[in-house]
Amino acid sequence: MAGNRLKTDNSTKSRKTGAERLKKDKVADVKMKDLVKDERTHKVTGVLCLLLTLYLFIAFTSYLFTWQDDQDKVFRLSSDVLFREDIQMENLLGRLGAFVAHLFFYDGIGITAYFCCWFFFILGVNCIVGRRVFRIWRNFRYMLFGIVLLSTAFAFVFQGWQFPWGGALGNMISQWLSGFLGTLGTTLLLAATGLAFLIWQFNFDFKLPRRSPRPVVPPVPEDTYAPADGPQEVKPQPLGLGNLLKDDDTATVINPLHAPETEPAGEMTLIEKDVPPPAAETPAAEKETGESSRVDLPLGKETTPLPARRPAKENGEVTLEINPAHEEEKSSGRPPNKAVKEQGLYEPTLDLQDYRFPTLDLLENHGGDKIIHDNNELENNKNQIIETLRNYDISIQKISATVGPTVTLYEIVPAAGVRISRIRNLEDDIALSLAALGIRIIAPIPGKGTIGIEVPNVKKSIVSMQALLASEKFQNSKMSLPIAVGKKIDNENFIVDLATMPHLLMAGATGQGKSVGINALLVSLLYKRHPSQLKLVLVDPKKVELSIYRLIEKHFLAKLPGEEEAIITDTKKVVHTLNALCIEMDNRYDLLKEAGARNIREYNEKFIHRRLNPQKGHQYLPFIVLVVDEFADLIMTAGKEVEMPIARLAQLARAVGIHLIIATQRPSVNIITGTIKANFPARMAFKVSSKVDSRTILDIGGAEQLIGKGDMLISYNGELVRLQCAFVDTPEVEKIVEYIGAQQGYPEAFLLPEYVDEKELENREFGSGEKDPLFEEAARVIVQTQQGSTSLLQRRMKLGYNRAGRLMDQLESAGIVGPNLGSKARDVLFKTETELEEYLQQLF
Ligand SMILES: Nc1ncnc2c1ncn2[C@@H]1O[C@H](COP(=O)(O)OP(=O)(O)OP(=O)(O)O)[C@@H](O)[C@H]1O
Repeated sequence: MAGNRLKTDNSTKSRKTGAERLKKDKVADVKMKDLVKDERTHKVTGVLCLLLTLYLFIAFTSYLFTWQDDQDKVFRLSSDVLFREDIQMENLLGRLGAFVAHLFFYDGIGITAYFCCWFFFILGVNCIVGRRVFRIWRNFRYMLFGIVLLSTAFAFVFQGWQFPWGGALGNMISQWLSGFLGTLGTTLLLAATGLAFLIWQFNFDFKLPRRSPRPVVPPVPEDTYAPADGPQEVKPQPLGLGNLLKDDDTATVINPLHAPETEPAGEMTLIEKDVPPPAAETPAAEKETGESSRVDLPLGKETTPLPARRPAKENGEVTLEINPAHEEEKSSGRPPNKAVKEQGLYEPTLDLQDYRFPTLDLLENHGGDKIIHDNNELENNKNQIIETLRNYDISIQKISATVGPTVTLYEIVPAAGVRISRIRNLEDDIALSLAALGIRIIAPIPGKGTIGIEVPNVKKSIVSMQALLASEKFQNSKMSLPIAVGKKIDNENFIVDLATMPHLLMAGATGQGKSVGINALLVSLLYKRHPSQLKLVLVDPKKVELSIYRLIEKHFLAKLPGEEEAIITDTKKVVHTLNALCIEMDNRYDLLKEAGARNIREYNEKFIHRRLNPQKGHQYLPFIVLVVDEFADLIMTAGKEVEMPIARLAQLARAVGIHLIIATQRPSVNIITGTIKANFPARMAFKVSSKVDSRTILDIGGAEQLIGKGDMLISYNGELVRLQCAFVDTPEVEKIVEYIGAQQGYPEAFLLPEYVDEKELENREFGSGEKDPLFEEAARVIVQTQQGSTSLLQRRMKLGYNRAGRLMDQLESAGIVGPNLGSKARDVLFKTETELEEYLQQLF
C-alpha cells in the first residue's frame, strides 16, 4: 500500500514538473513572439537598417575617392588590418569602412554595391513606418538581377581598369561570357538583357502614329472579348480612319503666362488678381489684360488694406470625365484582354480621324479682356456709400472694391456693434440713395464677415469668349462637358462641367442675353468635344435662334429617324424627340446593366478596353445634350406631354450621359413647375422683369436688379454667383459651324430611337397580313445574332419596348422565332440568313 502510495506520489510529482516545464517553455515562446511582433522592435530594426544604409553609403562613397590609397594595405594585411592600430586608412570611416567597402567592391560586386544601400534603406523605411511602403520581395529580385547584370556589364565595359567596377563577381561572369560567346556575343547578350528588362518594366509604346485607313470595329471573333463582365456588344460606327485628334488638340493648347502682380498705386492699394492672360494664338493686344482689381479704399486713419482675396475654389472641377491618365491607371490593374492586345484600345475619334477642332482665331477678341477701372468713379461711389450708410447711423471700419467686367463689388466691414440685419433691412433705401440701376446688396457675403454692395460700372467690359476658351482652366480642363459661362466679379473664369450640373435651367426676359448665353455654352462644347463624343438635340420653337447649327448636322446633331431637319421646331416632333430620348435613356440603362457599369464613364471605359462585345449591341456612347430654346412655348402648346419626359430625363438621364439645357423667357410658376425645378439644381438667370420671376427661377430675388446684356446670376452648388456671360456674336458662331461643317462628317446625323406614339399605334393595329415596316429588318437581326430577345431588338433597332414586343410577336406568328420562354431568349427557327431570305420572299 505504502509502496503504492509512494509510487502514486512520485508519478504525480513527475507529471507536475513536466507540466510546469511545458508551461514555462510556452510562456517563453509567447514572449519571444510578442517581442518579434512588438512595433518597437520593428522601429529599432528600422533605425538600425537606416544607420547601416548611411554607414555603407559613406563607406562606399569614400571608397570611390580613397580606394587607391587603402587598397594595398588591405591586400597586405587582409582582415588583420582591422586590428592594426598603427595602420592609418584614408576612408572616412576608418579601417572598418575601408575594409567593408573593399569587401563589397573588390571582392564582391563592384559599383553595384550601392544596390545594397538601397535595399537596407527600403527595409528600414518599411520597418519604421510599419506598413509596406516598398515591396521588399520585388525590390530584392530587382536588386539581384541588377547586381548580376550590371556588375557583369561594368566589368565587361571597363575591363583592364584598375578600379573594380564589376567586382570579383562581375569579372568572373564577364570573363566566362567573353570566352564562351566572344566579345561581340557578350555585348549583344548584355544589351538584349538590359533592353528586355526595360521593355518589360516600362512597356514602351513602339506604335507608329496611325495614319493608314483602318476600320473602327473590325469584326472580332466573339471569343476574343473578355468574358468577365457579363453579356456584351457595339454597333460599328460609320467611318474609320486614323487619328489626327491629338495633333489638333495640342494645336489649340495655350501655355499660360502668369501676369505679375502690380505695385500699389497712389493712395489705394491695388491688388491685381493673378489671372493667366491668354497666350499663343490670342492676339497680342489681349495679353496685357485679364486681371480684376481689388482696391482697398482708405477710410481715414483706421483703414488697413484687406488681404488680397484668394482665388476662389475652382467650381466643378470634380467631374465624371473619362480622364485618359486615370483610365490608364485603372486599366493597368487588369491585364489587357486578347482584343486589346490585338487591336489596341478602341478609339472613338477614329471615326472622323481627320476632324480638326475649331481654332481660336475664329472668335473675335471684342476689345480684349481688359477691365476698365476709373479711380474717380471708385472714389465717388465709395464716398456715396459711406455717406448713405452714415445717414442711417451705420459706421464702417473698412471698405474695399473689386472691379469686375460689369459691376464693382464694394465690400464693407461694419463697425463693431452694427447689426447686419439693419443693413439688410435698409437694402432698398441704400440702393435708392446710390441711385444706380443694378445695385445688389449681399448682407452678409456668405463665408465672409463682410457686406457686399454691387454697383454697375459706368464703362462695362465685354467678356470675350476667345479669352475664356484660351484660358488655362479651359484648355487643360479634364471635364466631360466643360462650359465656359463667363467671368465672376473678381474676374475669375467661371468654367464648369455640365455633366456634373447635371442639367441647366436658364431664364431671362427678352433681349437680356439668353441666346448669347446658349451660344456660349454650345461653342464651349464644340471647342472641346469631338463629334464622336457629343451629340446635340436642338429644339428651337422660335425657328431662328438655333437654325445656324444645321451646318453641323452630320457631325454633332441628333435627330429622329426619317426626319429631314435635325433642328426641331414643331411641337409635335418635340414630344416625339423627348420620348425618343427617354427610350435612348432606357436603352442605355440596359446596356449599362449588362455591362455592369454604374455610369456612362465606366461603360465607355469598358468599351474602350474592348471588354464589351459590339456584336451584342454595345457601342461607344456619346454624351447627348438637349437644348430647348423656348420652353414656355412648348409647355403652352403641349403641357404635360412635354413636361413628363423632360422631368423623367432630368431625374434619370444624368448617369447615362444625357444632359438638358432648358431656356425660357417667361419664368412663371406654370412653366417652371415644381417637378421641373426639383430636377434642375443648377439655374441661371439673366435679367428678369420682376422679383417674383427671380424667385421662381432662383428661389431668391436679385435677378430683376441685373443690368442686362449678359449680366447674370447663377445658382450652382448651393452658391449664388454673379457673372458676366461670355459674349459670342452670331457671325462668330457662323464661322465656327462653317469651319466644322466644311469637314468630313458622318453619313448622316446621329439617329435617336424611333418613337411611335402608343395612341397612334393602338389605332393602327397590324392585321394578320399587315406586318410592321421593320418586320424584315427585325427578322434579319434575330437570325444574324441567333438570339430571340426583345431587348436585343430594342437596342439594335433603337425601338421602344412595346414596338419591339409587337415585332417579336409577329416574328413568332410568322414562325421565325419560337414561343416566349420567360426570362430566356426565344429559339430562333432559322439558322442561316439565306434560309430566312428565301422564306421572306415567299411570305411577301
Ligand atoms: N454676354 C454679353 N456681353 C455683351 N453684350 C451682350 C451679352 N449678351 C447679350 N448682349 C447684348 O444683348 C443683346 C441681346 O442679347 P440676346 O439676343 O442674347 O438676348 P435674348 O435674351 O436671347 O433675347 P431674345 O429672347 O429676344 O432672343 C445682344 O445683341 C448683345 O448686344
